[in-house]
Amino acid sequence: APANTKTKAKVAILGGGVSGISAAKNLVAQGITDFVIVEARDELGGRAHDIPFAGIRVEKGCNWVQGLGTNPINQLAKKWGLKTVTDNSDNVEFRDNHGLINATKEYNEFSDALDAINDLAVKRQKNHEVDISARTAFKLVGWNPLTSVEQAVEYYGFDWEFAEDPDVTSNYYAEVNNDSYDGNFGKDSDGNNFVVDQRGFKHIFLQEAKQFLKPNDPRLLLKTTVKNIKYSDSGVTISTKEGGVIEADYAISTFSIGVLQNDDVTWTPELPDWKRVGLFGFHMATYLKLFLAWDKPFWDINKEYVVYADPDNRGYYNSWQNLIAPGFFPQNTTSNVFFVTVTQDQAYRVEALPDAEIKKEVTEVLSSMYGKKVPEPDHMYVPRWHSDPLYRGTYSNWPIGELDQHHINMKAPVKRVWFTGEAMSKDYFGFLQGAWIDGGETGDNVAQCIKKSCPKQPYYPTIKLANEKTSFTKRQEWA
Ligand SMILES: Cc1cc2nc3c(=O)[nH]c(=O)nc-3n(C[C@H](O)[C@H](O)[C@H](O)COP(=O)(O)OP(=O)(O)OC[C@H]3O[C@@H](n4cnc5c(N)ncnc54)[C@H](O)[C@@H]3O)c2cc1C
Repeated sequence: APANTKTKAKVAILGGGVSGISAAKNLVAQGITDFVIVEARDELGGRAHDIPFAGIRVEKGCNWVQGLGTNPINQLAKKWGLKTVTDNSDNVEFRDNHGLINATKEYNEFSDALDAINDLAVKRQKNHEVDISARTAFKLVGWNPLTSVEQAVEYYGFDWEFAEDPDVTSNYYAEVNNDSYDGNFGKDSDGNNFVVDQRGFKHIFLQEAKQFLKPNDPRLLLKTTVKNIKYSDSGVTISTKEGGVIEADYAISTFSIGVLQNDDVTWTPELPDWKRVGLFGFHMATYLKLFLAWDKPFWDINKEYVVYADPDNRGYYNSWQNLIAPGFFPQNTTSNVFFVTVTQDQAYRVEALPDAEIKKEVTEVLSSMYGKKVPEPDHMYVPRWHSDPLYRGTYSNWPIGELDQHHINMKAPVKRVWFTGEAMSKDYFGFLQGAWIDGGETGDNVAQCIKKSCPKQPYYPTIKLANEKTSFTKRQEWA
């Protein structure tokens, strides 16, 4: 809403990412066309966001279609002819601070351990046992990484996917998440396709939006930042940073849980505690792709991945990706992209550094990895998702300690406000399909609210200890 204007709609969709587009699509399919999409940025797509870098367009956000077969993202990619490459994470070499190393033994041991903890999760779930951390599970199956090479291999196989370490990650839900893309999407669904389309990953979502939004559609409110959401049993009033007001019968929040965990958007009244406990307990992880490019490659251009084992610091500039590997981008058209991903604490640390310092660090690391003087990168781009008030991280990870009931509460509607977004999907949190499927279902539910009555959604006002006999002893005070 432009400054000082008042907009009215039946439904206000808050956020124009993948889940917001999907919610709108389903509202329209149900005959509800009186909606607005409220988006702070100047374009749709949210975390599907490509940027110009070193002469090509690279994906600052999501990059893989993860899970093929009937995965709706795979279906959309096919429908709109999205250009992808099947990557191979086994096409990898390992290096430490002296050069190339052989880590085949560690790599195979870790792969077996990962399979074993997934089997363990299934077995424990069948037996109704409580959740444990992925770290506890790894130790149970005999994987206990002590050397820097074992730690580097684990980081590449675990943290590089979940964006957090096994110590904080739930064993059950790491397994659900793992299985959700090779289990639920039918025949030949196993696999990941890396998007290299120069129209950007977001192209497929923008094409979908174009089917129901006209050019300059007044229902699309870009550059409009939600500041406060006032809600009751009869409606929702949204105030924006630009000074506008939107009045709606229902609102659908698609904000990331990173946003919901902070005060970038405020609620009147405050969201109830049962809801906030669920939200605050979940994790918004950070997966920082540090984009780097050189005019001339110094690395093996036939290897897709390089893993670095730092002698002292687990995860330090660990997972490298070569974008001029055969089938990806052509070599030396303008510049050659070889970039590194860091997560969690490493990501927060890098994000907080000035660019010049990051450049110095990566040049030093590469020089030790390759045992020769590597020049400074000719181009560098540092995405700062963790400190961005529109995201506060990259995608969610299910931590140890969050129960099913917490997650149900996190997603449950509060009066006239419904909640969707990647994190709200129990099966596909973290992935685009989570955002797309959950957004669509939320659109359907809100359409029912308008047409008939709202479908009942469960929530747990209090979540009790599993063992009711457990009691706390008040801590002894000492004089
Ligand atoms: C670096 C990175 C790598 C990823 N890799 C993959 C991958 O390879 N494969 C995969 O499947 N998934 C991946 N993901 C996850 C995937 O991108 C997300 O699951 C999905 O895009 C989330 O969509 P969403 O609609 O739930 O949230 P969002 O895209 O966050 O949509 C919410 C929207 O709300 C807007 N907004 C926020 N605050 C306000 C406000 N106050 N006022 C108005 N608007 C606001 C935001 O700008 C945003 O557009 C990755 C994500 C990132 C960031």
